[in-house]
Amino acid sequence: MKTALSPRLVLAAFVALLLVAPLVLPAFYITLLNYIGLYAMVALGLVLLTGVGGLTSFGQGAFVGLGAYTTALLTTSAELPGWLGWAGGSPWLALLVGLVFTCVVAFLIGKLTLRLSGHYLPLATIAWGLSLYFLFGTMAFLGGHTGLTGIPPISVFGYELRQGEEVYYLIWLFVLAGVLTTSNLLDSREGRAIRALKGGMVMAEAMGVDTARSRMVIFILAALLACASGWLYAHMQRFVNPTPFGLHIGIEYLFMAVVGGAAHVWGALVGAGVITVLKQWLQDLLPKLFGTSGNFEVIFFGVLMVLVLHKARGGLWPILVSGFKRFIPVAAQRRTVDRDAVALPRRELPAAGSVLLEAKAVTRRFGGLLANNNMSLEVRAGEILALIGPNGAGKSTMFNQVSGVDTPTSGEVLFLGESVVGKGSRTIARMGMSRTFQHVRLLPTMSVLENVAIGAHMRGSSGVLSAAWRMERSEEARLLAEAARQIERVGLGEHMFDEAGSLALGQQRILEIARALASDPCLLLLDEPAAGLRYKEKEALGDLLRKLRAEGMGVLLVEHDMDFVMGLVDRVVVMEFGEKIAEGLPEDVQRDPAVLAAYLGGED
Ligand SMILES: Nc1ncnc2c1ncn2[C@@H]1O[C@H](COP(=O)(O)OP(=O)(O)OP(=O)(O)O)[C@@H](O)[C@H]1O
Repeated sequence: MKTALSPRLVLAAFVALLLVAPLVLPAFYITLLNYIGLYAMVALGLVLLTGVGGLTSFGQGAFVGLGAYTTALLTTSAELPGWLGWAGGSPWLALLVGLVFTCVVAFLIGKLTLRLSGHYLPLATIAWGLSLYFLFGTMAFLGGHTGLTGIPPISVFGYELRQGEEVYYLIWLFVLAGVLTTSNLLDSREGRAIRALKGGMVMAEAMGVDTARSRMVIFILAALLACASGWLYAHMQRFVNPTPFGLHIGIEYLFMAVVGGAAHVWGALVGAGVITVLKQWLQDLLPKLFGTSGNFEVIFFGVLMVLVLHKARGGLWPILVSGFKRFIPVAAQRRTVDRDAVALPRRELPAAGSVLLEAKAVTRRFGGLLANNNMSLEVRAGEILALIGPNGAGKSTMFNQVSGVDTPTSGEVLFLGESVVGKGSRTIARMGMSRTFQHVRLLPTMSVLENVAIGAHMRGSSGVLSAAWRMERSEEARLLAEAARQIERVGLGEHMFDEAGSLALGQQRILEIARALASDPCLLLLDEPAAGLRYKEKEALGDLLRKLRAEGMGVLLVEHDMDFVMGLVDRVVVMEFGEKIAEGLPEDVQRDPAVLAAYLGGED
């Protein structure tokens, strides 16, 4: 049997290859590798922004330009304004200024554009990408279209990096640092929030994630990676002009990320490598083939892009990995849960019997349709209340009104005595209300453990930098231990490390309950939790809810399975055509003529 290599060993071998490359390769290839490294940094930002976060940007070239022009100006200008004088002449200080400046510009552009959705956001990135590009070319102090020359080389401990093979090491140090910090970030509390942006925004907000902040974080990080690439580029070339920072290169960066594998950090390197080498090769070959000069490679890239989108949407990285593993087995990187991690602090539950949730005369109109009409209900601590009714009665709408996903047309919703109308699901979640969804909302390619850990998001506080530099490991261990505890509590322990999308639908619903519990709520809203469960699973779910009730939690349940409801809950509210038609103990409600009429179309 072949023994599997550890991923660390594979990484070490790659780093070793990078180290010896300048010693054995001719200068031409080193220059090529330098460009690959510079492009890979920008593509890495796009992996984070587009591949993981789902925000498409065509404008990254402009951020590369910001980094390049800032350092060019600061290191060549003889007359800097007094307040900037300290940064003059030193590439390293210029990098610092460039990063801060890029951060500010990205923040302002992000504030203006990141709220846009669908195709409006990519259009906006084209708009600001073009604006910055034309600014570089028209500002006299930036040298217009001729640009700035005489940029000094970077010095490291007094040694000037003048040759390609000298700056090579610095470029690849930056690339590896970028890959490492991005991988660290994605494997953290902040990273889970970022990975939820693509397709899981409503769920993430309901779990207390500030999705607008996460969008801003990846936008700024992608801009900073581009800025660092621009800084290195300027000092490698020793001159800058606007040409390499235009929209066409912005599109090329996106090509690199997509071709390499936009959802994988290493895909950025593969994409940058493949596109750069192909471009070089085609620029030599195609004019000879066609007998005339021209940018024929652009047509080739267009075709390549269409092929990738059709045949390998995940890009080349996953294909390379599976091909590599066929010849050289690599051990899977398995997560472990630290059972000894200190338990997270728990919320003190309100006294049993005290009112948790109070909806008063809630009305919700959709145009002419009254989905909820004058609905009132109350849920107390240590009680399970079922909200039932035929299809289309308005139960889910009511659920959305009390959980902040939607705002009532009129009426009042009080949670723990405080009005929550218009507060938004994130704020309400932080107050102690957690929910599951009628149509399961989870992140199918993430593990069960990571999905449930999103529920615990608001119980942690570590930020982006501590995640990128692995300084939040003790908090992360506590969050994962809490997630693992909840997974075992709901009976999904054996699936802890499986992909959430591989679970049966019933198990996915149970996963949602574990995720809601991980937020340590005092009120749990469950939308059809028993749908798709087998008999034994329903029994286990019933036992779990009874246990939660005994602990003092309040539960509001929307459910169609009457056997499940009637044997479990304390009280029932029945809806029909948006209105409450009955309320009371399960045994009384079952005999209510109005309820029988609603369900059976009339009494026998
Ligand atoms: N966003 C919306 N826009 C317009 N109409 C809506 C919207 N949401 C719900 N409705 C309508 O409101 C009514 C109540 O829908 P709701 O989903 O709340 O019922 P329900 O009791 O949860 O049904 P089910 O048991 O089938 O899930 C339906 O007629 C539905 O079509």
